[in-house]
Amino acid sequence: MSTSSRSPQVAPDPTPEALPADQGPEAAAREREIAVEQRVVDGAYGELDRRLAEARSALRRTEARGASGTHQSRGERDAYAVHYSGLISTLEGVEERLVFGRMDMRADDPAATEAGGSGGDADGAGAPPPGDGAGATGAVGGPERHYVGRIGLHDAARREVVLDWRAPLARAFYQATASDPMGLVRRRHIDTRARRVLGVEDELIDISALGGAGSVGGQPARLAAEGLQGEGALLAAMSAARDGRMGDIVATIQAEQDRIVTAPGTGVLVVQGGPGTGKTAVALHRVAYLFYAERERLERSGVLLVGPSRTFLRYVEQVLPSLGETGVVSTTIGDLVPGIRARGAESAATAEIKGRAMWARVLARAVKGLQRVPDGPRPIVVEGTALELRPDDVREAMSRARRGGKPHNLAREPFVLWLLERLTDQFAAATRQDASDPETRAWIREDIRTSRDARREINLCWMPTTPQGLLERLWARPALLERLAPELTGAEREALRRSPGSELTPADIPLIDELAELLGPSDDAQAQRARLEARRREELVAYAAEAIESQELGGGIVTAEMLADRVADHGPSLTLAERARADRSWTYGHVVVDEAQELGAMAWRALARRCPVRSFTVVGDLAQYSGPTAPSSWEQALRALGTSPSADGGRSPQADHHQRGRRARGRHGGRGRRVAQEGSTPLREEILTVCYRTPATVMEAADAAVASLGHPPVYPVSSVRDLPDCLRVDRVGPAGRTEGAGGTALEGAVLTAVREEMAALDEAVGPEGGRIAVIATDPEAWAARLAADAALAAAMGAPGGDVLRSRLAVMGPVMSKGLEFDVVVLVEPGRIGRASPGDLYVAMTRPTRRLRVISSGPLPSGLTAP
Ligand SMILES: Nc1ncnc2c1ncn2[C@@H]1O[C@H](COP(=O)(O)OP(=O)(O)OP(=O)(O)O)[C@@H](O)[C@H]1O
Repeated sequence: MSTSSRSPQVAPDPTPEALPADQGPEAAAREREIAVEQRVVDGAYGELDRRLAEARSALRRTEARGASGTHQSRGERDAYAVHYSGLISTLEGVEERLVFGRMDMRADDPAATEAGGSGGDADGAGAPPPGDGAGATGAVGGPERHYVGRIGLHDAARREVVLDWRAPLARAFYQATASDPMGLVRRRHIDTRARRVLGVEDELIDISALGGAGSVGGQPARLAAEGLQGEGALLAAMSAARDGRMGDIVATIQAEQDRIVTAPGTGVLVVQGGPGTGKTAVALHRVAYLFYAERERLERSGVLLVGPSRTFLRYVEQVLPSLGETGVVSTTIGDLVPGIRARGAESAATAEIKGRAMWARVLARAVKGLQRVPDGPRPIVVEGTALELRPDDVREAMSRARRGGKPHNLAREPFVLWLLERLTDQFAAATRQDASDPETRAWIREDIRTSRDARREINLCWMPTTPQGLLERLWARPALLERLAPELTGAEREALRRSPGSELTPADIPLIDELAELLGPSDDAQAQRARLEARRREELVAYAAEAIESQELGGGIVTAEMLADRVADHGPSLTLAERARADRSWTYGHVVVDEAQELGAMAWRALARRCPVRSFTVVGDLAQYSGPTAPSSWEQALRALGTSPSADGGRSPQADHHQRGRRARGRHGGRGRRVAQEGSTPLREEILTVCYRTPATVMEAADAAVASLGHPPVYPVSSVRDLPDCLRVDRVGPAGRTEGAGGTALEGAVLTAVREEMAALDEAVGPEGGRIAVIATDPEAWAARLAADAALAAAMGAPGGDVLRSRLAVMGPVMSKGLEFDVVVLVEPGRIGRASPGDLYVAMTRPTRRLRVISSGPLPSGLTAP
C-alpha cells in the first residue's frame, strides 16, 4: 500500500488555544473588558429569565382556566396557550450565546439612533448600555453602543438591552468595512459559553473616529480587514469539532452572506454556491430574517423548508430555534403530500425521467382518458326496463361537467346527475309515467342510480380514481404508458415499469401531487376519511366514558359525547405549522429549497402550487447534481416555477455573469448579482464563492477530480483556510487480494484508516468529540464490515438509531449531501465519480479537517499522487 499526503505551506488554524497567552498590561486590559462585558451579559440573561418567568406563569394561568366555557372562550384559551408555548420555546431556544457582539457607533451617526433600528420588541432608540464601564468607551469619546444578540430585549423601562441581529441597525455589525464604516467605529465579538464571557475580539472599523488610536481603552484591536469579518471568531467556529448537528452562524455572518440573508422576500432568489459556502446556513438565517421583517404575513401563511433527506432536515433542525424561530414546516419532496409515504427507491436515471416537465401533459392526458364516450348506445336494464346510455347524451354531459372547471372526481357529480336525468326521461317514457312530477322523477332516478348496470356503464364513461391508483396503472401497464407518453423512448418506459403494489418512490410524489390537483378527492377518499372520522369519534366516546367512570365525573351532568366533543375540539390548539403540514392545499408565504439542483420540473410545479405569490429562496450548486448530467443553468432548472430563460440566445446568463465576475474579483472575492424580470416572476441570482468548510487542498483536489471527469465546476470556490496534512490518498492492490486475516486489501486499508482517524480525533478533540464518515457506494456492506470491529461498532452505535449522533457513520454519497464531518474516509472515489461526478464532488467536500481516500482502482486526477 502506498500513501501520499499533501501539506500546504500554511500555518495551522489560529484557534484561541493556539494564540499566545496575553501578558502584562494587555492581559489586564483584556480581563477588564471581559468583566465589563460579563455585567452586560448578566443583564441580558436577567432580562431573558424575567421574560421566561412571565411567559410561563401566563401559560399556567391560561391552562388553569380549564376546558369549560363557550366554544369561543375555549378557542381563545387555546390560542393563548399556543401563543405562550411558542414564546417559551423561542426564549428557551436562544439561551446559548444570547449576546455575541457589540457595536460602538460614531456619536454623530444618525443611523445609531434611527427610529425602529433595534426592531423586534424594541422601541427603537439606541439606549445607553447597561453596566457600562469607562474602560469600554475610552478614546471613542462616548459613542452609541449596541449589544447584538439572537433576539431583541428591553428592560422594564423599555431601554434596549440587546439589539436583534436582524434589526436594520445591526447590518453594520455584519457589513461595515474600513472603506464603508456605516457609522461603526468598532466591532466587538464576545465569546460566551453557558452565560460566561470567555473573551472578546475587537476590530477597528473607523480609525478616524478614534483620532488614530490603535487600541481602545487599553484593549488591543486589529484593523478591520476588507475580506473577512470577525476573523478570529470565524476561524474558531470553522475549526470546532462537529457534533452531528448544524450550528447557527449568527455571530459571524459574512458581508456577502448578510446581503443575501436580508434581501427582499419577493420573487425568486437563487443562491448558487459551491461546497461549504454557507448556502444552507444563509438560507436558514434568511428564514429567521424574513419572519422578523415580514412577521405578520409569514405568521399567518408560514414558511416551507424543503431539504434533500430526512437526515439532512434533522441535521439542520436546531438552527431556526436557536435564532428564535420555531414555526417552519420542513419536508423532503418525498414527504410533501400529507398521508403518503415514499418508501421505495430507484435509480437517479429513473427519478430524472419522472421529474420531467412533460408529465404535466401526460398526466392531464391520463385523466382525460378516464372520460370516455362509448362507440355506440350501451344497454342498461333497470327494474326489467331496457334503457340505453347514448353517446350524444354522454358527450353533452361531459361538456357540461367540464365547463365548471372542477377536477375530475368532483366534476363527475354533475356529469352523473345529467345522465341520470336523461335515463329518468327514458324510463318514464318506457313505463308511461309522468316525467314532470318531481316525486316520480326522484324515485325513478334513485332506482337507476342504484342499479348495477347503470353504475357500471356510467363509471366506464367517467371513472372515479385516486392519484395512487392511476399512477400505479401507468407504471404497471406498458401499453397504457406507451399510448399516453409517446414522448418517451422504449428504454425509458421500461425503466419506469413497476409491478402493482410496489412502494412509491420520492420521484413519484410530485406526480401524485399533480394528479391530486387534476383528480380532486375521490368518493373513495372522502368515504375513507368519513370512516376514519367515525372510528376516531367512537374511540373518543369510549375513552370519555371510561374517564367519566374512573374519575366519577358523570352524575348525569357530563356525558361521554360531551366530553368527546371537547377532546376532539382541538383545532385552534394546533400551531400554524402543524395545520399547514397536514394540508396538501396550504399555501405558504415563502418557500426555501436547499440542494435545489436535485429537483425536477414536476417537483417545482408542486412547490409553485404551494406558493402562488412565488416568494422563493432557492439554494444549491449545479456541480453537486446527483446524476449523469447536471442542468446547464438555473433558468433551465427553474423553468417550471414560472421563470423563463432570458433572451440572450447563447451562453447561460449565469455563466456569462460569472465569467465577468471572476475576472473582477480576487481570491476571497465578492458576490455576483443579477436581477432580471423574467416571465411573471422576478428572478434574482446571487453567487457565493468562499468556502468555509473544506480546507483549500481538499477543495482544489475536488475541483480537479470532477474536471478530469469532464465536469469542471462552473462556479468554483476558494477556501478560507487550509490545514496541514488534510488530504491523504491510500492506494491498495487489487480488491480481490487477501491481506492478513481474511479481508481484502481494500477492507484492511479502510479499517486501518478509520482506526487511525479515530485515534487522531481522540487526540485532537477528546474521545467523544468530532465525527467521521465513511462514504462508499455500498454503505450497508461497509457498515457490516466495520461493525465486526468492536470499537468501531461502538462508535457506530447511534443513540435512537440517529446516524448523525454516532461518532462514526457509514453512508452513500447521496446521503452525505448537505452534511459535514471532521473527517471523511472516501472509498473507491473513481467508481463514485464515473457514476456521477456531482456525487464525487459532494463526497470529497464534506470534511472540515481531513479527506482520507482509499482506492484500489484508477483515480481521477486531483487524487493521484503528486
Ligand atoms: N459566516 C460563517 N461563519 C461561521 N461558519 C460558517 C459561516 N458560513 C458558513 N459556515 C460554516 O461552513 C459550513 C458549511 O456551511 P453550509 O453547510 O451552509 O454550506 P453549503 O454551501 O450549504 O454546503 P454544501 O453545498 O457543501 O452542503 C458549516 O459548518 C457552516 O456553519
